[in-house]
Amino acid sequence: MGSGKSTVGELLAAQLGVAFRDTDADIVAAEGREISDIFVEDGEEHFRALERAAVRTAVAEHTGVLALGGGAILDDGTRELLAGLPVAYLSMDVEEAVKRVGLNTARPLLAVNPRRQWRELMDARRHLYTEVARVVVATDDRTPEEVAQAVLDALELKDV
Ligand SMILES: Nc1ncnc2c1ncn2[C@@H]1O[C@H](COP(=O)(O)OP(=O)(O)OP(=O)(O)O)[C@@H](O)[C@H]1O
Ligand SMILES: O=C(O)C1=C[C@@H](O)[C@@H](O)[C@H](O)C1
Ligand SMILES: [Mg+2]
Repeated sequence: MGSGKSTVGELLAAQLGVAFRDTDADIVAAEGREISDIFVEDGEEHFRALERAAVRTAVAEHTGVLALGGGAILDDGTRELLAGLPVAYLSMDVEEAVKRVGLNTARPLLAVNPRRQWRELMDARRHLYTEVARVVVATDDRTPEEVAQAVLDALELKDV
């Protein structure tokens, strides 16, 4: 969460000359409200159902770079859908996470005690990220441009 999927995904798409799409943005557009409002008003389970559907639609329709929400991989069907696709997992350590998103209340799962919440989320998720990823790219101490280049290199796509 906050590792740079949206930021780096957009750069990658521009560098590759393909379209960029982000399932969080798709959900916000379709619902006409922010993700934090969906969590507060309807709960996480409802958000996950919207997310599952948004990922399915995007994977079926979209041919460029796709950024997923940080928790999308919690769904078994989504992980199956991603199997065989060139998925990059953008990793970072906890201090970097707190620097980037710790004080940002737009991420409802980190709203209270972000350092502990982030550690707990990652303990539950890390194995799922590595299971679906073709490459793991560390983002600590790298600019978004450097991360985008590292993803291109790791996936053996064309140079920037
Ligand atoms: N390599 C980087 N170095 C420093 N800051 C970064 C880097 N990548 C992204 N950021 C910043 O960190 C924040 C989170 O980035 P971004 O929204 O792209 O993450 P995300 O992985 O899409 O998050 P989410 O899981 O919530 O969708 C933004 O403020 C962004 O500008
Ligand atoms: O990691 C998560 O569970 C989330 C990450 C964001 O991308 C959003 O999808 C939402 O805030 C939940
Ligand atoms: Mg994002």
